[in-house]
Amino acid sequence: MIEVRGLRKRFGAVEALAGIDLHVPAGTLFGLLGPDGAGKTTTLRCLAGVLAPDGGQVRVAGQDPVSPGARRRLGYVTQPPGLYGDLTVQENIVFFGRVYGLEPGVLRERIREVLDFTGLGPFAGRLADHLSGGMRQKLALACALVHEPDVLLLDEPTTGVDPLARRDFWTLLDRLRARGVAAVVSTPYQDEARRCDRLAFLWRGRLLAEGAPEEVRQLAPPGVLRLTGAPLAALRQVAAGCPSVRVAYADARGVTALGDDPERMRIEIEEGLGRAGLSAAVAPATAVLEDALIALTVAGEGA
Ligand SMILES: Nc1ncnc2c1ncn2[C@@H]1O[C@H](COP(=O)(O)OP(=O)(O)OP(=O)(O)O)[C@@H](O)[C@H]1O
Repeated sequence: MIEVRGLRKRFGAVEALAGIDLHVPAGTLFGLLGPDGAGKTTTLRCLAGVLAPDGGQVRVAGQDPVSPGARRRLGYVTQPPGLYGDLTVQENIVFFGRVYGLEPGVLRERIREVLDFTGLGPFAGRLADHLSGGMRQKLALACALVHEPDVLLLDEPTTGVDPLARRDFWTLLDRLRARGVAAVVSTPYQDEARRCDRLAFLWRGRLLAEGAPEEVRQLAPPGVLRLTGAPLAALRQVAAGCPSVRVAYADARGVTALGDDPERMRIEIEEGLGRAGLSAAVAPATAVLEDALIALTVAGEGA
């Protein structure tokens, strides 16, 4: 459904995309990951045909994304979502339906269907500005689905949405996948990344990894140690200063140290903690997706 070869885009001195290849078959949830400025939005804009690439080839359903044929098959949820706050839920959907030139009878049927699908039926008369964050995102999805696209592009569709509403939203994406829709979705959330069939990890406009979530997770280095104790900043500093540690980062799990030789890492970290007068439990851990992404970023920086 989506084929991208050697996609390049430059903004002045910034190389936003430095030659990206993507392949997204029908019925696939494809996750775009990467830190701020990695090139996720630029990729989605090129796929949507709203931004002209400087080089490479993009095909959506076999066509150039700017062609009318491709546009009819594409739905795009932008970030922030392009909704009219002073129009009701239903009026927003009607607006998008008319943009796509749906006949009144078809539009009526489609409105009923997308309201049903997203569960927004009871809120059809509510102003978009008066919706919760999760409901606004569902409305953005409803608007993007009104013309029954088989390719869906979503730019961080659940950012700032509470965890329950995020789960709800992803249930809708699962149902679209089951109907054969190809969806490319950028997300900052690891739990959402794990729900995708395939992932691409972008960093400074380059594709550092691509594969099923489990394949990407396995790109983590063999040494993964988690330190639990306090204060986290001091523990991280000790771990990061050890020669065998490639990178150390702190999050809700504590401090994670990544490297190639877990035994050497453990010895060096425990010695470092002793010298600093700190105490922490240092235990080997199973890598999570984030460990792989952080190790890839550090390797990218050194490249
Ligand atoms: N219209 C523009 N003009 C100039 N620079 C741009 C423009 N759009 C994007 N960039 C730059 O291109 C790079 C990639 O930006 P992009 O928005 O695609 O990243 P992103 O991964 O979506 O990050 P974020 O999550 O912060 O939106 C960044 O360095 C950004 O500053």
